[in-house]
Amino acid sequence: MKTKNYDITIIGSGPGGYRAAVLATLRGKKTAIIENQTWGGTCLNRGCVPKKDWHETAKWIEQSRHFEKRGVVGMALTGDMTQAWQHQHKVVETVRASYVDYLKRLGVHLYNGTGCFLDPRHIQIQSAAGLAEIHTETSVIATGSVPSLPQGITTVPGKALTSDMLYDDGVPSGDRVIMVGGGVIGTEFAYIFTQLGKQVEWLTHAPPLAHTRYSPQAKDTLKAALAALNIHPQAGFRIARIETTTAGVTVFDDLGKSVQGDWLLLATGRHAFTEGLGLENTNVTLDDRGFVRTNTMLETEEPGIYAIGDAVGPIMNANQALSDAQIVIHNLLSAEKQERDPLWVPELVYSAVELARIGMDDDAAEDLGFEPAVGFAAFETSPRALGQDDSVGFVRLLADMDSGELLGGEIVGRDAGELIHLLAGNGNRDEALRKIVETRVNHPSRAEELVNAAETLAARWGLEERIFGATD
Ligand SMILES: Cc1cc2nc3c(=O)[nH]c(=O)nc-3n(C[C@H](O)[C@H](O)[C@H](O)COP(=O)(O)OP(=O)(O)OC[C@H]3O[C@@H](n4cnc5c(N)ncnc54)[C@H](O)[C@@H]3O)c2cc1C
Ligand SMILES: NC(=O)c1ccc[n+]([C@@H]2O[C@H](COP(=O)([O-])OP(=O)(O)OC[C@H]3O[C@@H](n4cnc5c(N)ncnc54)[C@H](O)[C@@H]3O)[C@@H](O)[C@H]2O)c1
Repeated sequence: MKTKNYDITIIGSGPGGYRAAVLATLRGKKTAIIENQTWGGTCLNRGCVPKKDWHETAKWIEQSRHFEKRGVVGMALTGDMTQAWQHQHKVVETVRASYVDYLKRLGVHLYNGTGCFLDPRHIQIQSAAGLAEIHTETSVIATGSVPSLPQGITTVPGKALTSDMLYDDGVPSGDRVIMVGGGVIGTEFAYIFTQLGKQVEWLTHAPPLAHTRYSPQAKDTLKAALAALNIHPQAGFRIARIETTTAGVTVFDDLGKSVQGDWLLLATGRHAFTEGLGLENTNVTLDDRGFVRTNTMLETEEPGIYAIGDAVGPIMNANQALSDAQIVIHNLLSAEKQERDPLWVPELVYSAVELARIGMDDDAAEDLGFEPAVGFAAFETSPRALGQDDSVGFVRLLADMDSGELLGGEIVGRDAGELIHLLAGNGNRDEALRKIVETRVNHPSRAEELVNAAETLAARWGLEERIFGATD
């Protein structure tokens, strides 16, 4: 068997692996990427991309309730989840084909198969075609994550599924869906499924998003938006056991309560996936939660092997995986090293309202000795939001009371996922609020509320000079 040589080999083609492969090749490195499922990883095939496709459809259905008063008459829109599945599937296939095409055009060597370290510089690739072996100077572990199930619970195709199974296998028959989990997936899917025509029994242990850094005001806004659509989480339910029959599924908690439905979606977390990677043939180690142990520059304990994205955790989103890929490729090619700073990577939730946040929350700012000044602007009087019949939400900025440095920000409402980029620039955060108030805006737009929030903050907390500049 002839061994091929690479400068950089990436295992896993999710957003982390794909981005690392693109950046390494654009910067002149001979690069290989290995994938044992569908190209594009969780995010493209079973996560962000199909989920956002569905979220868009859900929003249309929700907004169609305003159509008549807007002068759009003669339509009664309802959701069809099976057709919605077909739609996301086409989008995903199109994106996947373009990803693979781009990688090939760049000259990345693509391997379909499972990568396994034989030693720190040799990787075996096992595929239907047989075994191959490559030599590589450096490698990036980008193997992502898989769903976690509570103890004693197993999946049953068509009856008790994870989000991976839902996107891989299609929508089971039956409209009565039980959803377990009050994390990000539960919070997003409870909304999406309901708009797509399902009757959802949403069982959560803690209140939705309890373990996230969104402000109480953001969580309250979300709760009210969900309640307005008659979506109510049933908190205090810890799933202990399930029974499935051809007719459906019954879910039991540890106090003996039971709920029946046609099928069940288990959204009870995810964990890093490193099985079969041959880490025992390297010095790479895992922490006690199963994440690959790295330093802040994403170097593992084995020189020359890096790890990124969900495999490193603990924050598991595509934005973090993309940011990690940039850091690793930069550090591989530059003497000046960059460090991971998860705080300044945007986090999003796409539910009955969009929630976006970046930077510190109030508690973290105070713990670090800052005195947070808050700037607030609501969308309820935004001409753009009112014209869209979608004026729920706000912009909330946090700055240091002495210096005016931007400490963090939160945007709740339509397009929050786009607007958050105005706070995510890598520039000097001392100057961030001044840059916002100096931005030449499009009117009417939602972005204007960021300017309003920054101006409010300046005026309320005596930071006019820092934020508007000195007056003569
Ligand atoms: C339902 C859902 C919705 C989501 N929505 C969002 C969202 O809106 N925004 C957001 O930012 N994040 C979202 N996420 C999270 C996001 O999908 C993940 O954080 C992201 O995909 C992680 O990227 P990654 O590159 O680390 O790994 P992954 O995308 O998980 O990719 C890892 C790849 O490695 C492959 N692999 C594993 N082991 C091997 C091996 N030994 N050899 C070869 N290949 C291997 C796997 O098959 C997989 O394709 C969502 C997740 C889910 C489940
Ligand atoms: N927009 C995004 O960025 C996005 C979207 C979806 C998923 N993701 C990521 O994917 C990962 C998986 O999402 P998730 O929502 O499954 O995980 P999560 O960790 O956000 O939430 C898991 C939920 O399951 C609950 N749970 C666990 N065991 C339970 C039990 N026995 N009974 C009842 N409830 C139980 C927990 O209380 C928690 O609410 C997360 O890291 C998430 O951040 C990100």
